[in-house]
Amino acid sequence: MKKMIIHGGNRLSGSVTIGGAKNSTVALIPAAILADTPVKFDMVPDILDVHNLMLILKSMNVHSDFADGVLKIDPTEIIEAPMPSQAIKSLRASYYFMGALLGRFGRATVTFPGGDNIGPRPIDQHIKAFKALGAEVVENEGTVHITTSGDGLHGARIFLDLVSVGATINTILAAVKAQGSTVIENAAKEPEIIDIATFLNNMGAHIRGAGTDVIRIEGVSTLKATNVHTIIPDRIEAGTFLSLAAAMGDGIRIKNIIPEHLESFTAKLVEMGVQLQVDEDEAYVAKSDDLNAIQVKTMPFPGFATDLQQPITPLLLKAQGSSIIVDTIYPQRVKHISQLQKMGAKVRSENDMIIVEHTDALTGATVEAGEIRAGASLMIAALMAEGETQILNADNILRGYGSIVEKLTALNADVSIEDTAEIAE
Ligand SMILES: CC(=O)N[C@H]1[C@@H](OP(=O)(O)OP(=O)(O)OC[C@H]2O[C@@H](n3ccc(=O)[nH]c3=O)[C@H](O)[C@@H]2O)O[C@H](CO)[C@@H](O)[C@@H]1O
Ligand SMILES: C=C(OP(=O)(O)O)C(=O)O
Repeated sequence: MKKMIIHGGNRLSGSVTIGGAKNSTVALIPAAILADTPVKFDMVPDILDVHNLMLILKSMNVHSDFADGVLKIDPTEIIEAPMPSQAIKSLRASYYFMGALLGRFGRATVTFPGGDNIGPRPIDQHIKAFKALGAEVVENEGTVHITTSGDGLHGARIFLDLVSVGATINTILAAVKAQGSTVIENAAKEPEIIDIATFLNNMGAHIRGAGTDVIRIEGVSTLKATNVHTIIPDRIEAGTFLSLAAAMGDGIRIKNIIPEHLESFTAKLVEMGVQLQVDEDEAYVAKSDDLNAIQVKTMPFPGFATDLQQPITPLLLKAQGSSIIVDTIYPQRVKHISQLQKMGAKVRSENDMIIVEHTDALTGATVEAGEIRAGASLMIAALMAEGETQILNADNILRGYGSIVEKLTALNADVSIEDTAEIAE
């Protein structure tokens, strides 16, 4: 276990370069096992989720090698084998091995995934899609067994009951090598879905409509990588740094962004009065004062991302008046509230609403990162606070923020990470 130690109050300036998107990467790695050749990804973030996925690959005799942002995966000698349950439980995206193994072998046995504890996270829509494609699915003591008989998977028309990133990607992974045509209706439209479809299409898949709510897939028999796939920039990491820059920056440039992926977020910053200039692939945030309170409602893409409601909360403390956040995706995603209160933040959760009042000053405290974006929220608050903050369970931050100490230090923050293994035991 790790803890992050921050001495807050430093004004920050300089530039930061955003890494590849966590939520693309964690789907691309399982997707790689569908290939009949080695594959190579570029702009891979150095985050814990990647290392845990590499452990899972190893258990299947899939060799992977990660250095300088390049991840090579060789699935050509893959075998069916039990997967390490600790690694599976350490992240959400291990559920993508259900779709990927099903696509590769016509069967899969995968323990229920872990990931952030942000309220109920059922996978009924994933299972509904696998069944529609002809699979039989049995859940037994936390493990999902998926099998096919006869000719294996066949194309189907699937209407997802709700918009789900995971169910959309898992259906694509299972359907890409199935016989015939699959249509996914009410599909999620997140940019990461387009990234996965691009990777698969470049290997010979026929996926059309990714990024819209109807995705059409014609099954193919083989997938072969011929080029390096460069992962899109992480819009959630970018939003986290935008929020930090608006709260504590004296001029911060955020490089390697796709502005169109951040529009719902930057629109809110502008509404607050943040001094923001957005260019082709970077944004500049000047020192921002006199901020207005706003209302935020999280929605599937292109709406305001649930993963950014916690990172924007410390910035809202600086606004005059009361801001309100309603998280329609995860109403129980409030792990940061009690911890921010320990630092003196006037924030509370009431009737599925988060109410953020203007707070003159925050003070350092010992707090706990209950999940990744709660951790990001506490990290920003700690950089705003006077004195020392210790963020326990910082592993949750490292799940999704690559080279975070280096990136913050380069902006003049006083931050370090320490091992707390002995204390935890
Ligand atoms: C690895 C990854 O990409 N994680 C992201 C993904 O998670 P994840 O893919 O798990 O989230 P979903 O888009 O599936 O969830 C959206 C909503 O649908 C519900 N639901 C989902 C599936 C299902 O079978 N049944 C069901 O009821 C969920 O409880 C949630 O309320 O999208 C979330 C919503 O943008 C983000 O917060 C996560 O960062
Ligand atoms: C909820 C998140 O991640 P995961 O789905 O991987 O738990 C997140 O990235 O904010």
